[in-house]
Amino acid sequence: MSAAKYDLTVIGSGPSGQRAAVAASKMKKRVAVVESRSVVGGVCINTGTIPSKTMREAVLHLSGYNYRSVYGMNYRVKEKITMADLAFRVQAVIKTEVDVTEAQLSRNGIDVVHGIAHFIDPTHVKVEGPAGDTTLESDRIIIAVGTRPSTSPKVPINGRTIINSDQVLDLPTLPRSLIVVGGGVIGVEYACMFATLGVRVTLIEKRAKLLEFADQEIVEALSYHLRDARVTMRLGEEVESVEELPDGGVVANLQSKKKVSGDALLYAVGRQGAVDDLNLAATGIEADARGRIPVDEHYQTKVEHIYAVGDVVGFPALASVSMEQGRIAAHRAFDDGETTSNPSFYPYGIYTIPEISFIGKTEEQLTDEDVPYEVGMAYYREVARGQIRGDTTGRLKLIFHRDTRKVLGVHIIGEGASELVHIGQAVMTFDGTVDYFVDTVFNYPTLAECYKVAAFNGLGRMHRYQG
Ligand SMILES: Cc1cc2nc3c(=O)[nH]c(=O)nc-3n(C[C@H](O)[C@H](O)[C@H](O)COP(=O)(O)OP(=O)(O)OC[C@H]3O[C@@H](n4cnc5c(N)ncnc54)[C@H](O)[C@@H]3O)c2cc1C
Ligand SMILES: NC(=O)c1ccc[n+]([C@@H]2O[C@H](COP(=O)([O-])OP(=O)(O)OC[C@H]3O[C@@H](n4cnc5c(N)ncnc54)[C@H](O)[C@@H]3O)[C@@H](O)[C@H]2O)c1
Repeated sequence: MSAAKYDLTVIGSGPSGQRAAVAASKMKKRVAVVESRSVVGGVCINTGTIPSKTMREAVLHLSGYNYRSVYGMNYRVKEKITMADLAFRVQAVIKTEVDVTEAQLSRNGIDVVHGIAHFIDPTHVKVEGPAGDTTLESDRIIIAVGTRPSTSPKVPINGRTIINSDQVLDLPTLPRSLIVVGGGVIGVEYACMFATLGVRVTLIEKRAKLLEFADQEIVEALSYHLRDARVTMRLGEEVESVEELPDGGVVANLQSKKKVSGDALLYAVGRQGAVDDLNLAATGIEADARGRIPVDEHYQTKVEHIYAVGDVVGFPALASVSMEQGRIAAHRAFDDGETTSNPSFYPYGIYTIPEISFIGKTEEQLTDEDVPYEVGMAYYREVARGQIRGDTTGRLKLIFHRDTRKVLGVHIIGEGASELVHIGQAVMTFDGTVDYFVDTVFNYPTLAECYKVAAFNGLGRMHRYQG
């Protein structure tokens, strides 16, 4: 068979595939990226992270949310907000991000081949593209195909009133009421956005708690905000099926025999690895029932020269972590041994309203592990910047070891949480103690001062117990 030869073929051009390709090219390898969409960037740029975060920015601005506590509950930048208002910036941001990615790939001499990739055998990939078929032969292959929304035969997605998370911005009009099925990150983020716009949201989650991997005190604080925004939470309830109503509305039938009706429904119950087109059988690799490919800590599959990275390998399924996995896999694939990366210092940013961010252990994990810890809490209202900005409900929670004083976790809810967390991340990465925050001068007035307040608070509690 005649084939174009590469040192590395990367299947998928999302964050994990891009970073893998660029890292290999920096090692002077000949690299091809195969992408089935007409543009690069994956779910991250085209349908997931970037569109949802751009929409969130529009929601915050147009609804006046950030300034309601300063100028009053009726403060608005725009009175009647439409779906077109929310989508206004999205295409421009997507286009810029696609351009930036394309430029980066071409600057690094990486060939982008458009089409659907599937394995012919463990070293050959056939690409069925708009311009015909191509075969690529490669010493190493990195699978970076990401995920697609999970579906159910009992939930008839129609793209208008019953939608998945790829279709939010296609809603023809802003619904008056919205049912969100799934209290994972996607469900909770969109529930917050629509509730902030005044839509009556019902959030249905089959588990007893939302966002189980986050610190539960922070999740409780979020639940307070959700209720305040008139979100009805139905926890411990499973949606069995969904129907369209003759009047154009929708109804969700719960396993408990209850019915919940609304103008529209967002089905966000998780995502499935996009492995169906790959013909993995030709390699001997098997994905699990959720389409996830098993890998070791270096993202190597059971076939030595094939790696898998990003969402297709499962938790945490974040763009940030996917990029790092791509970089690590590329270095490992070429035995360069250059990467040092510690997953315990990967942060989590959840763009709810208000946003949540954390790093390290939660109180629940430390309690399970019998680690003696102390907590220091700072409320945004205690620092001048919190008052100036009008965010008086935000809080920063610092967790440190009672004996070594090492910082074990930082959990934040409030404006700027996803930026603020990186201060704690740096201290943790350099093995720092709570004393760093006591001895450091922060700009005034800033939200970063919360670290100092939390440190004093935690040390105060500890000394009180010690007498
Ligand atoms: C609504 C939403 C919001 C999100 N928000 C955030 C956030 O705020 N922060 C964050 O860190 N993460 C967020 N994420 C998660 C983030 O988008 C993913 O973690 C990230 O995109 C995963 O990157 P990836 O490289 O694994 O795959 P993807 O970005 O999914 O890209 C995979 C690419 O592979 C291509 N492909 C698939 N199969 C083939 C094939 N056979 N041949 C050729 N090409 C193929 C696909 O077309 C796609 O372009 C969000 C996700 C969603 C859905
Ligand atoms: N800010 C961010 O970092 C960000 C934002 C959005 C998405 N993401 C990533 O995207 C991925 C997918 O997110 P997701 O929220 O779709 O998936 P998820 O798996 O995190 O959550 C799905 C939720 O739906 C619930 N559920 C499943 N079936 C149900 C049913 N029939 N009725 C009621 N509840 C049901 C599950 O219990 C679960 O809590 C996540 O892994 C996440 O990391 C990240």
